[in-house]
Amino acid sequence: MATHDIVESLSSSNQKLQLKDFVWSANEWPELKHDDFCDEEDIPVISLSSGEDAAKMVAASRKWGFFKLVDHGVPDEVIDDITVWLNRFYDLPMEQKLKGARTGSLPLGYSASNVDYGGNLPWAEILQLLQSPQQVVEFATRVYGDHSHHHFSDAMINYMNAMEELGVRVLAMLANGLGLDNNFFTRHFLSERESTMIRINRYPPCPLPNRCLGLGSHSDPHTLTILLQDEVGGLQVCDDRNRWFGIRPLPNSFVVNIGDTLEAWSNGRLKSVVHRAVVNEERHRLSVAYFMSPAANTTIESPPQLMDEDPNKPRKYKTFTWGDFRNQLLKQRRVVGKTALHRYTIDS
Ligand SMILES: O=C(O)CCC(=O)C(=O)O
Ligand SMILES: [Fe+2]
Repeated sequence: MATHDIVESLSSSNQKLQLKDFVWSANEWPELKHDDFCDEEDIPVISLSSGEDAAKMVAASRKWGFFKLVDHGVPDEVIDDITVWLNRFYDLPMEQKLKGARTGSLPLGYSASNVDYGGNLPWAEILQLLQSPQQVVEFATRVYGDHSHHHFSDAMINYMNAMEELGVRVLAMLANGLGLDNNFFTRHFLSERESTMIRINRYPPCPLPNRCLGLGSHSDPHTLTILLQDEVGGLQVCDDRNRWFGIRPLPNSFVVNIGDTLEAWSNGRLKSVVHRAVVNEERHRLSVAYFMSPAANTTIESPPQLMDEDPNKPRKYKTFTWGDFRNQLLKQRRVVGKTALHRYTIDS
């Protein structure tokens, strides 16, 4: 495939994109392939069933910012259903998917590739929805019509409910492992559930995987991310020596990672770590990221128990509200690497 060829899988009829539009700047080209894994360097696996200690979860979040969660209690059928319906959605003809495209009245929805990005276009189809049953039904009705949207809507709403329950458990364990009350974080979450967002990425097969990226290096600005990924592989994380490593897909697990807001809230005890998604030539890959967020007016300030010893600088971050941070992010078109939280860093 030549670089001026049209990329049909990511083009709508009024916007034809060519392969060259997706070639990234050379400093971003991935050296590791989607299935390059190394068992010496992979993130810890944490089981929820063994009553495994919260301390282990905190240790993983402190060192890696990431862990794999097994024995999580989310029923297989909830995961199977969402996987099937999302893949069927992405398999629809482009014109039908675009019925659910982002618009003024549906600011979240489907997008093939975001041309507003300018260069470094992600090799991905993306669907973003809030944790709002009404918005899910509105989106699905546009795409499937009044009579046929239920399969999609039900699968999505059940999945979001399961993620909320799991996320609350994880946040309670993290609080406990940090020596805080179990509800220190979670008490801010259930009053404004539509603060939380889901983002579904599907990366089509790519003829130039060593020059393109599904998603460039970034940290997640939210509190906690729970990621479901299929068996293909492509998630890579940057370690504390600035080296990339691949996360080997593990059946029946979720990948959990700490977002910027939780890093600030925990005074840097929990780390928000930069990651990216690489693509491959043969297979499409699905990943479903559930980004938990508290009510917009929640004050993000680390508690006295987590202050540092230095009396001149007990806290690493200024106090802010999640709503402020979110507004700042909306103004910024794109976050590259881990830059979003810097605006709140207290200089030494
Ligand atoms: O596709 C992946 O594995 C990563 C997705 C991700 O990092 C995101 O959506 O923020
Ligand atoms: Fe991410």
